[in-house]
Amino acid sequence: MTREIAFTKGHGTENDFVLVPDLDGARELTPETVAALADRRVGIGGDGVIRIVPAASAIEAEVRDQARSARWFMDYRNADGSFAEMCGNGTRVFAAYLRREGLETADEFAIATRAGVKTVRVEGEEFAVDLGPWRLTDPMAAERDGFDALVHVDDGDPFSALSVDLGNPHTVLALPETVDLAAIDLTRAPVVRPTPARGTNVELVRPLGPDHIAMRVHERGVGETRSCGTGAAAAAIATSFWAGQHLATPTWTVDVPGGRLRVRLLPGQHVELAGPAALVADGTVTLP
Ligand SMILES: N[C@@H](CCC[C@H](N)C(=O)O)C(=O)O
Repeated sequence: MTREIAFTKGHGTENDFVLVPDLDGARELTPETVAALADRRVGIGGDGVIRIVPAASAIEAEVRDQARSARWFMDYRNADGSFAEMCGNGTRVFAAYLRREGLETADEFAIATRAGVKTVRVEGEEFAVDLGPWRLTDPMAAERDGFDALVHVDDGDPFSALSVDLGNPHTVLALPETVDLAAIDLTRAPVVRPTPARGTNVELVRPLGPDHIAMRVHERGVGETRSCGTGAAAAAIATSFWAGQHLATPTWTVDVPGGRLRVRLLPGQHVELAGPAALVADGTVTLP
């Protein structure tokens, strides 16, 4: 049996997604279907798959509760078929789709995610998203040592790292100046100790100047990607924490292999992510 699935392909700073509109909330997306859609050889190809579904039709009760403030739920899956709580770049691409299709017409609107309601603002050609509250995963260790984890990358000595929760888990490490960010081998997943219960996304950061960092990322459920929005926010939070500025509200520029993102640390421990979103193709795919 074959199945036809209508899709739109989009990306945010080259973090790419297969969008699957499910406007009456009737489609089941199994992990196998997600992995086939995301496969770059037999499917459309993407770092993730995003089902666009009315919040009121979500299976998860906590998402249905968000239907009071958000019409649409971003049902985000990683390329390997696993669920993720949040995707920062995905929220902008999701917003671009809702606007293009006339499903949202205001310049500011809310979207439902597994990590709660997020507010999106149109900023000219780009989108800014309040990713909501963040927290240090182990604040006591962070305050005491500045770090709470060790990360082995590329068979080398371990680096100290800081875990940041943005609804989804992140582990951020700052590379010493002697290590070339571009030369690190991220074809294998970095090994994080202690092992995070839910797995983690790992961000490698190189400071470039005041409020300016470069980042590479190995994403949970995907592998190395060319950008990660929640990862950029975690990287800015960790870097400002190490610089002792986490109570200030600076704007950070985060350069990723796929482009440039802006991160604003907001009062109340909120963080905003801004950047581009592109919809590049529409079609129908037939999957076995
Ligand atoms: N690329 C995303 C994050 C996607 C989810 C991540 N792989 C996870 O499992 O948490 C972003 O832009 O934030």
